[in-house]
Amino acid sequence: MGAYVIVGGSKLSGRLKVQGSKNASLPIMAATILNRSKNRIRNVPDIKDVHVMIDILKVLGAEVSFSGNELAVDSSKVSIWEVPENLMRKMRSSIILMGPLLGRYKKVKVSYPGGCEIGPRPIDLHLKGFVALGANISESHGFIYAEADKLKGANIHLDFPSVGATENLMLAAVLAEGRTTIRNAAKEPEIVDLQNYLNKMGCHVKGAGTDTIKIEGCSIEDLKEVDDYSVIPDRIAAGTYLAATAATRGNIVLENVIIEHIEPVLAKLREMGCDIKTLEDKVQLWVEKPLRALDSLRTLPYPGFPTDMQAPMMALLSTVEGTSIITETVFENRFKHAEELRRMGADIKLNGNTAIIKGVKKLTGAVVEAKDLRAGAALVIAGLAAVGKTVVEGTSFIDRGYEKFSENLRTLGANIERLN
Ligand SMILES: CC(=O)N[C@H]1[C@@H](OP(=O)(O)OP(=O)(O)OC[C@H]2O[C@@H](n3ccc(=O)[nH]c3=O)[C@H](O)[C@@H]2O)O[C@H](CO)[C@@H](O)[C@@H]1O
Ligand SMILES: C=C(OP(=O)(O)O)C(=O)O
Repeated sequence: MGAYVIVGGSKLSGRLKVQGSKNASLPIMAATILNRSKNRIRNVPDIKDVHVMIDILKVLGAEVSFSGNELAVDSSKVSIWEVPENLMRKMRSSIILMGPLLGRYKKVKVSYPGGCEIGPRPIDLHLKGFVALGANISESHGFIYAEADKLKGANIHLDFPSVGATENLMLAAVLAEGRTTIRNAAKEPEIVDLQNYLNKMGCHVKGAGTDTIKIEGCSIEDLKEVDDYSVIPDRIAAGTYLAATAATRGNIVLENVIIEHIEPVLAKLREMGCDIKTLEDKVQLWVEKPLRALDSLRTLPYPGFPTDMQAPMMALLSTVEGTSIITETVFENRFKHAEELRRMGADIKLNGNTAIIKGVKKLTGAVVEAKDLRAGAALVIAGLAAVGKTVVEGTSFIDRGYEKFSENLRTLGANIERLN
């Protein structure tokens, strides 16, 4: 198992170009199955989940090449509608292949997806939506089989604005007969990016970014090659570097950000007393005055505060004098980092979905274990701010979502090495 070894105490400072978005790239990669043609996508992050998705696309029959953040997928020879169990289990996002495979083949077989353990993460909303589109679904021995003579547009009301369910249903409905309306849809920027990609290949999707998405189904023959598309910047990676800079009381300029997408995070950092300047696609954060605790940080679907930034913020708040309160409303079990942060001297009490954090003067280095992707990032942030040496085990989780994490932090002045 790999580990990051960090000697804390250096203030992060400098400029960094933010990677492309993991959560936008993965559904867009799944969408390439639909057009039976070539797709060229830029700004794709070189991270583990993208490589897993490439492996899956290849098994399905696609020709794929990936270099310098540019991905080329030719889906003309895709002929398989079953995703192997070992690949399904490698990440949560593998479930997003159900929609396009069902759309293209009217049948699909998958197993339950794997991924980080941050709660039960059911897929009932995805499956109910497929049933509404006319699919029959059977489950046995951990496998899910869906088939339909044809998919028919439907009115779907999601019980919760699930990101994955919204994307999966968009990906199936674009090849259904007639109009589909998804209400209480997720509004995350990654959904808008998927809509833009689908429309670029000839689909008819509108409304993404609002809670009602309308899709006019079309035939696969109408879909065409996508010769150039650039994925949006990763708002969670951007937020992570901002939180790391605040935790070390440093000064950073991030390039390649969409300010609107990171506003929910910037608002909380401003409330804490961070100095923030934005200009076009750049944001600068620096810390001049002592930071303040947050009396309420509540994770919510977009445009609320993102759950994926909850762990990095907990690490930061552990270094800020006063009492902060975090409420996690999106996932049921996303506080595993709290126990590890406590090993570093953090004062955190958990009560159901609430964490009460009393800032300490200094965190101290320790051997800790990342148990999921953002928990890993949080522990690295804590290590950067701590006195002494921290070893963060479980780099494979961090590799899922952060491109060149330790290299980037070193460029910003951090003392961090990776041991494999
Ligand atoms: C690859 C990707 O984009 N991942 C993101 C996506 O995950 P993901 O798409 O899995 O997250 P969802 O929005 O679906 O999940 C949110 C909540 O809804 C529940 N739920 C979801 C589906 C379902 O059928 N039934 C159900 O009950 C989940 O258990 C969870 O409690 O959105 C999350 C919430 O912003 C982010 O943390 C993840 O980084
Ligand atoms: C939870 C996350 O991702 P996934 O849905 O891919 O597990 C995340 O990016 O923090």
